[in-house]
Formats: sequence, C-alpha cells, structure tokens
Amino acid sequence: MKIIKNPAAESWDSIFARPQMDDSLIESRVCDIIDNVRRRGDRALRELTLRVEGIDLEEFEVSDEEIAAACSAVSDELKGALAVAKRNIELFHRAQLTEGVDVETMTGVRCRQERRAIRRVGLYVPGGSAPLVSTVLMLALPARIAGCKELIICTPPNVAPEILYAAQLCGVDKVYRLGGAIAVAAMAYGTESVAKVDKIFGPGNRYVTTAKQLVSRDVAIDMPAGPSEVMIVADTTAQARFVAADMLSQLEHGGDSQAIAVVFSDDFAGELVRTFGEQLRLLSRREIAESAADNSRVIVVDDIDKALNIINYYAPEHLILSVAEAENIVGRVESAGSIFLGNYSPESAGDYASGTNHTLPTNGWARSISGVGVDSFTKKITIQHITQEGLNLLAPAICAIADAEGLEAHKKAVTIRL
Ligand SMILES: NC(=O)c1ccc[n+]([C@@H]2O[C@H](COP(=O)([O-])OP(=O)(O)OC[C@H]3O[C@@H](n4cnc5c(N)ncnc54)[C@H](O)[C@@H]3O)[C@@H](O)[C@H]2O)c1
Ligand SMILES: N[C@H](CO)Cc1c[nH]c[nH+]1
Ligand SMILES: [Zn+2]
Repeated sequence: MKIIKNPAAESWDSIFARPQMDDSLIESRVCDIIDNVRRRGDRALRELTLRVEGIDLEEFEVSDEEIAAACSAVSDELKGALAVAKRNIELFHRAQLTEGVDVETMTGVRCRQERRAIRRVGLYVPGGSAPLVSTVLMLALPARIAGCKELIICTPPNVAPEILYAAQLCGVDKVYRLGGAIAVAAMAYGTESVAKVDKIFGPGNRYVTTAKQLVSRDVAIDMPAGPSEVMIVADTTAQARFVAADMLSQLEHGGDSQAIAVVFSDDFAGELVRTFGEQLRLLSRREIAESAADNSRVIVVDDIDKALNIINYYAPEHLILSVAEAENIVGRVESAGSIFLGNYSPESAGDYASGTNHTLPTNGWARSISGVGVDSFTKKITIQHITQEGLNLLAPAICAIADAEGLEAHKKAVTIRL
C-alpha cells in the first residue's frame, strides 16, 4: 500500500482512480447473457448456469422443503444476531416513512403527494465469494416496510442455508438459484419460471452491476452498487490499528475493492502501514485483501480542508471520520454513501446491524445518488383537487402560458369550464 504526500489536485484522477478491469470484455459477456435469456427464457437460464457456474439446475426455485431444512440447520447464535440486526434495520427504515406533503397553493387549488409501493421487486443477494446473508435483510426489510406485494430473491446457485433462513425471516416470497448477469436478465425480462419484476435491487460484482446498468433501459434499478470501497480520515485522536482494521474489512470483499486513508502526519501514516501489514498477514481471506491492497493508498495532507476536498472529489461509498469534532465536520461532506463518526463506529456496524442500509452507490455515484432506503421501494404520486373558484383564480396564468406555447386546446380545456 502506497503512502502519497500532499498530492496536487492535477494528480487526483490517477491517484483516486477506482480499480480498473477490462469493462468492454465484461460488457460484451453480459450483453450476450442478457440477449440469450431474453430470447430463450428458461432454456438459456439452464445452459448459462451450467456454463458460468458449472451447475446443472433442474429447478431454479428453492423449494419450501429446502427452506425448512435450511432454517433448522442455522445456529441459534446466528438467529439471535439476525434478530438484533432486523430490529435495528426495521426501526431505522420505518422512521423513513414520512408524511406526504399536502399544500393549498392558492385558494381552492390543493396539491398533494402520496406514496405507493412498487408491486413486484427483485432482490439480488451476492453469493460469489461470500454468502451475503446481511444483504437479504438490507433489501427485504425496507421492501416489506414500504408495502411491496411480491419479493423475489436471486442468488448464485449454491445457496447457503443462512440466506434461506434470512429470506424466510424477512418474508421473501420466492428464492431462485440464479447468479450474476443471468439473474439480472431473468428478473428484468421474465422467463417461464421467473416473473418479470418492476425494479431490481442489490449489490454485486462487475457482472451484476454492468447487467443492472444495461437492463435499466427496460426496468428500474436501484443504483450501481459495485465493489466495496471505504475512505477513512484519521487525525491523532484516531488509532492506527482501528483504521487498518476498517480498511481490511472492505478489502476482504474482493480484489477490486479499494480503501483510502487520509491522515495528517508521516508518523501516523507509517504506523498505519505497519499495523495494516501485521493484521493482513493473519486474515483468512489474506490473498483477496492483499490484491485489493494494491489498489489502496494512504494520503498525507496538511489540514482538514484538504481532506474534505478529497472526500468530496472521491465521493466514497463509505466514509469514516475518525477525527476530533467529527460531528462538526460532517456537515461539510457533500458526497458519500454512508458516514461513520468517531473511533467506535466501524463500517462493519453499518454493514450488518446498526440499522442503516449497506446497499450503497460506488464508483463515485455517491455524488448524485443515495443508498437504498424505504423511498427506493416506493414512488410518489402527485394529486391535485381544484375547486371551481380555484380554477377561476388560476385560469389567467394557465391561459397566458398556453398562449405562449401556442397550445390552444390546453387553453380551451380551462376556458370551457369558466
Ligand atoms: N456497493 C454495495 O452496496 C455492496 C454491498 C455488498 C457487496 N458489494 C460487493 O458485491 C460484490 C459481490 O461479488 P461476488 O463476486 O462475491 O458475488 P456476486 O453474487 O455479485 O457475483 C457472482 C456471480 O458473478 C457471475 N460471474 C462471475 N464470473 C463470471 C464470468 N467470468 N462470466 C460471467 N459471469 C460471471 C456469476 O454469475 C456468479 O454467480 C463484491 O464486489 C462486494 O464488494 C457491494
Ligand atoms: N461492505 C458491503 C457494502 O459495500 C456490505 C457488506 C455485506 N456484508 C459485509 N459487508
Ligand atoms: Zn462489507
């Protein structure tokens, strides 16, 4: 992991570049998969799953019997932990169900906004390199709170029992053994076995994210939630070993993950690199984290203003502010998916159980897109109710604008009522 001192703004594009892969190769593979599933439905799902995952599937949907068996195989300890996480995620997401607006804009002109749930939602749960049980909670609980009627999950074929338990715990209707772009295409276009959904949610690797972006011409998606990334700003009140542990917690996701620490002294940078190396050597997923460490950096800057410029430029998926006065500084952060304040808010807390959602925009999308929340599972409809008196008052404005646009029939729809 490189230490870089006071990099000039002109070098930021290369220093803070996300790990590159051959996107054109991934895109062409994903395009072929989507096209195949669209044209050939279940036959394509079976052939592609054999080719990509090496598994010959007889049934795509996981049966009730398998789910029941999985539920009894899961330990009581994990069940207890998931209950804690569920409670906190529900509390935080239920609180997001705010009242709609209702405004009388002029006498007799009433405008309001009402929320409606999206009917059928497709939830992608990653399972390539690790079975992300927590993602089931992060997607299914907000969907249920929003009032979605049908929830389906797709996850790579060797489905861990813990995922099935979590699905049952959160009231998911169906679970399909489908992974990557195959799953996204099935949910986007539907096949004989998989019903087309109204919106696709969930994180995943580059195959999943590319597929979601490609099908987004035809079906709504939550956002590009790709390889994990974390930026940590640490001053002398931080502990280097905590910072290193937080970096490694994201680097173990995949070789294309990225962790960037922004610190204020050479000594701290040196101590961080040392403890990072020590902790890395002891990790069970050492090889993955080691290859992601090549994409990672420690940046030394002079002051918090420079650190804030870097944060807002990079727009990290996760930002940890391990600095004195973190609460005072957080208001100056313009772009980040989710922020963790102080020395005792590790990112793992948000990944699993504090209550916030872990499905977050990566690759700089936090500049313009929010992470998943209850709003993601709803749409808001505007409604207006105008009285005769209200229309009389509003008519001159409508008619003048209709005249300016040369749209006579628009004007007539008002004047005929006057
Ligand atoms: N941004 C977020 O909110 C967030 C949250 C959780 C996880 N993540 C990220 O999700 C990712 C999970 O990735 P994963 O790989 O473990 O699981 P995954 O389920 O996303 O991907 C596995 C699937 O990728 C497909 N695939 C793999 N190689 C392929 C190939 N050569 N050709 C075609 N398809 C191929 C297969 O279908 C396989 O089932 C990680 O990068 C992690 O960082 C992001
Ligand atoms: N850090 C991931 C989001 O980038 C979420 C996750 C799930 N499990 C563990 N971590
Ligand atoms: Zn994580």
